[in-house]
Amino acid sequence: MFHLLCNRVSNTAPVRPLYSRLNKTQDIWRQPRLRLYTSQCVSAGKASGQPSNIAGHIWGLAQRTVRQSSCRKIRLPWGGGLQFILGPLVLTLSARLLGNVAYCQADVNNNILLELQAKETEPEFDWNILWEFVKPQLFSLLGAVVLAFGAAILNIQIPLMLGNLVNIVARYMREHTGDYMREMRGPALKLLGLYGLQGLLTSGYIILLSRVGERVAADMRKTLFQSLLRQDVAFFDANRTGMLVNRLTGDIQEFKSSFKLVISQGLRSVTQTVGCFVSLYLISPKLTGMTVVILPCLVGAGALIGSFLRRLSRLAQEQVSKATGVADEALGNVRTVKAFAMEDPDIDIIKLYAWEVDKSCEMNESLGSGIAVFQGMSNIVLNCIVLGTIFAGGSLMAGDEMSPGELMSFLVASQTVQRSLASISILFGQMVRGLSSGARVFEYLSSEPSIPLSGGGRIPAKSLTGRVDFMNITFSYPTRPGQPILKNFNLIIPPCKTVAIVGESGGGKSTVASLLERFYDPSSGVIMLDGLDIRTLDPSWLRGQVIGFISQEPVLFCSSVMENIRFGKPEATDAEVIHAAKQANAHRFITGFPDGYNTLVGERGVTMSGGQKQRIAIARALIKNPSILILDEATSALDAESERVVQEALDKATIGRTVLIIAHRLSTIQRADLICVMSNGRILEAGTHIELLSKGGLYADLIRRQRSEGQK
Ligand SMILES: Nc1ncnc2c1ncn2[C@@H]1O[C@H](COP(=O)(O)OP(=O)(O)OP(=O)(O)O)[C@@H](O)[C@H]1O
Repeated sequence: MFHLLCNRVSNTAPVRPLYSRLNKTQDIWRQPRLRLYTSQCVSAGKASGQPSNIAGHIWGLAQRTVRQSSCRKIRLPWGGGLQFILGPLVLTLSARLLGNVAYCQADVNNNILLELQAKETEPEFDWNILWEFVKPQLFSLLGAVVLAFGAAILNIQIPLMLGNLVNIVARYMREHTGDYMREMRGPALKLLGLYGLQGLLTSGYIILLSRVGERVAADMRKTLFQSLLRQDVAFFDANRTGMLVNRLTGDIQEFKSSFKLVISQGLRSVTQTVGCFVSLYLISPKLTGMTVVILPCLVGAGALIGSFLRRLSRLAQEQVSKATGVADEALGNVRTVKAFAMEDPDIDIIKLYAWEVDKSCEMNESLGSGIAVFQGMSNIVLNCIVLGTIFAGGSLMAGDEMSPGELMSFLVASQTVQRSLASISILFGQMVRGLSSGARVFEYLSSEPSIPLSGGGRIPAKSLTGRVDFMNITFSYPTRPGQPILKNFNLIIPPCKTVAIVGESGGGKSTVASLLERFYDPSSGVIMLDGLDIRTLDPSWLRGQVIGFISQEPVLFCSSVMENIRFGKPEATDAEVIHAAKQANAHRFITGFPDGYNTLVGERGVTMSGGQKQRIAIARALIKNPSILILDEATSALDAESERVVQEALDKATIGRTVLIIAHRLSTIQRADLICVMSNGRILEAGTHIELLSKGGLYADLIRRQRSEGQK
């Protein structure tokens, strides 16, 4: 959704960057939300010599809009001055011409809000995938369907049997002959039996269906989780974690509820509607004729209001999720919140949360009022129908065309039809929502990573020496295809040698490491490992056994120290874990904890110091005895003492391995066999520390700068 807020207030502060953003069409469409002040455009237009009329700017934007988005709804503007309406009108018309949507609205201050809504391409629901999940539960599902069908058939019998009882009572009251109790006992017991059987069938199908629903949902969750973890890194660059987690939770929950409801209620409602209509017709074709005209109109009106209320309810739910999102972000990053003293009620995040909560409260209040009015009206209408049926049925009874029992049966059956039709209309909406939730879940089940985890790639028979060749690599991140990060990058790392990459921030150093780990594939060029193109090797084997990676901020999982180290080699014995911890200088501090290796590290390792976390991460990398070790700024987040202990561990760890070090602090890489200075995706200088210093180039300059910063 994109917002353009055209404001009369002249505010020229961030004019230039805004105008250039406006001109970068590509960027605009990647913005999740864009607010643009017309006055700023105009001033910016003047400042940069561009045409300065508002409509001209909006027209230009409109043209780009309609080319690049597809929209669904159009609402014409209201309020606002003519000149401000002109722009939205142009936009709206052009959007209409090209089948796009623009939403324009002016507020009391004459701000005009243009909302361009890009059509989200909804994934298609794949019935084959559903079938795969349902297949193992087929017997339970068929059982549930049969029981639900049986319960519905019995439900059709009930009005007829009730009518029969009423007829007995009416006859007895009229004639006062025969044994009332004896006459009533048989049909009453039959009805009781029917109620009992119907209750049993209902419990049976609900038990079976909830079992099917829960098992299908659990299988879906497990498969989706596996499938998400299988995706490549580029997938996670493009998709927000919160949204993915929502597919695992909210979407599967919604699908499960719809699945259960549509099968149980849907089957029951359709059977009951058809069956009861037949009963109604058999009881009184005349009264049925009247019902056939009135009922669908009422149900149609009810469905319309119902769909409006459901829309309100969806919007209110979305609003609650927005508020939850704000809270989630703040609570998830509580340390940053505390560090910036953001607990103050006047701070933006608290105000934002309060604003979102107030908005959701308002929406829920409107929804509550809507539901209350709807239910009140429904009660009146339904009671009027009963009254009308008694009125019309009474006149038929007076003409001896209907017995009191038949009227009773008719009333009960017509109420059943009303309830069933109403539930079908609700179920239809539920089914649509369930299908779209299911489609969102299935979308990722069937999406294949462009770099598969394993399979296809080979695992060399002989052990590797660890020689790495980057040959003429050009690379752009998939989320920014137009921005090459590495350009004809060449680097040879001989076996068991240490190569360090240094240089300006954003120069592409970590990108080199990501390519070696095969998190991404280069756009062109080849990375060779012992003379083999890494694209031909099994990626899981490459990451799991060949390359060890230690980053600046190691992530530990919320389990014991032992399990965290074993994460590097799941089949490792306790002795191997302890050996790796000793190599990483971690054994002493781990055994110092009261619970030793069973100490829990807390969420993301919060109960460990930076240096301790780093040494556990080193042990985790060493336990798999990798031929290649990548150290991405491994000591830069540590204080001097921790750095000394960790560096000692690293010095031991690097012996006999090929090592790629990415470093900011040049003091840590002076003993490297080769130091490469990188800038803007290219290596500009390479040599040993001594060679580069004597050359007096970029490296010498960096060293000089770091020394003078250190002295300050
Ligand atoms: N996942 C990503 N998607 C898109 N662009 C990215 C991604 N990761 C990094 N970049 C961009 O690639 C460029 C190089 O980033 P990289 O992390 O390789 O630099 P670096 O030299 O390691 O920087 P630093 O020293 O600050 O860590 C930067 O412009 C960065 O914005």
